[in-house]
Amino acid sequence: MTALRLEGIRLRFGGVTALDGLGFTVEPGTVHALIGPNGAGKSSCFNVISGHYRPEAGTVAFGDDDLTHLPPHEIARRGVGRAFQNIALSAHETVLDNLMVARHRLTRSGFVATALGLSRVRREERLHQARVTEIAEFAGLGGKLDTLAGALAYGDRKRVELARALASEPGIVLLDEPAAGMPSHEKWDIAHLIVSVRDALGISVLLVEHDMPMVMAIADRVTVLDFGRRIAGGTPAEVQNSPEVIAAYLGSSHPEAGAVTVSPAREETS
Ligand SMILES: Nc1ncnc2c1ncn2[C@@H]1O[C@H](COP(=O)(O)OP(=O)(O)OP(=O)(O)O)[C@@H](O)[C@H]1O
Repeated sequence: MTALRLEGIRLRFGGVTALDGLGFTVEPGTVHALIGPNGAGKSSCFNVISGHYRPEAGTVAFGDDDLTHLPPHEIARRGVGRAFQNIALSAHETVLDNLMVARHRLTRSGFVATALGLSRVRREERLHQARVTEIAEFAGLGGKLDTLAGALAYGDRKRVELARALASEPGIVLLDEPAAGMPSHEKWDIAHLIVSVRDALGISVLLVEHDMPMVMAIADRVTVLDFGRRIAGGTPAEVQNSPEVIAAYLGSSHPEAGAVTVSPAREETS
């Protein structure tokens, strides 16, 4: 099991400092939420971890691997999966095909062998399909493998996005607002799915989510950002009582402002 560590991350866009000496650790086997008001730097942080943005200072490490200057596909190869907020599936391909593409980093057969249809290639392909089918069932997509991604309801597309991140067998997944736009009952289904990613698959989860009751119910640890800095961190109960956090949210125009001060019952997640 591997920890994800960020230290001293600084990222600027012209005159805007998006991340300002940011550091935190996602302990192995935990659900870790990254929260903060609009513009706090959450997406920028995800983009730095996944290699889409390059910080001007600081380091990102996953276990012994320094990810800081690697391109996105190399970071994915080292076990950091990501599900995007704006679902980026191939609408004209089936769920199975969307998941198989994501599994590509694990396939060993080269292009020529694949084109020749060698039996080893076919055997390998069958093994990958079997595993992808298991992952799809785990994500609640059983029976939908042959459906075109574009024909799925919104909630199922969010599930495919999550399953796609799992298909590359990561050690940690970054989930960017997995419950955004979902009705309440589907939102809690996704919350339970995230908890079982941790418990059944042993994969750590780093989560950006604006839904505070959900965050407070499922997160083991919470890191709070404001103006690109870490202003608090700890258990959900600890951050809810932090004066810095309350001040940051009360000063925010975001609709969740104030929600961080309510105390939803923490679900038993183990
Ligand atoms: N590509 C970019 N170009 C210029 N400025 C950017 C860019 N991306 C982010 N920023 C700025 O960096 C700061 C952090 O933005 P970021 O999107 O990371 O915050 P966030 O916490 O994800 O916000 P939200 O909750 O609204 O998604 C903001 O001031 C934002 O305007």
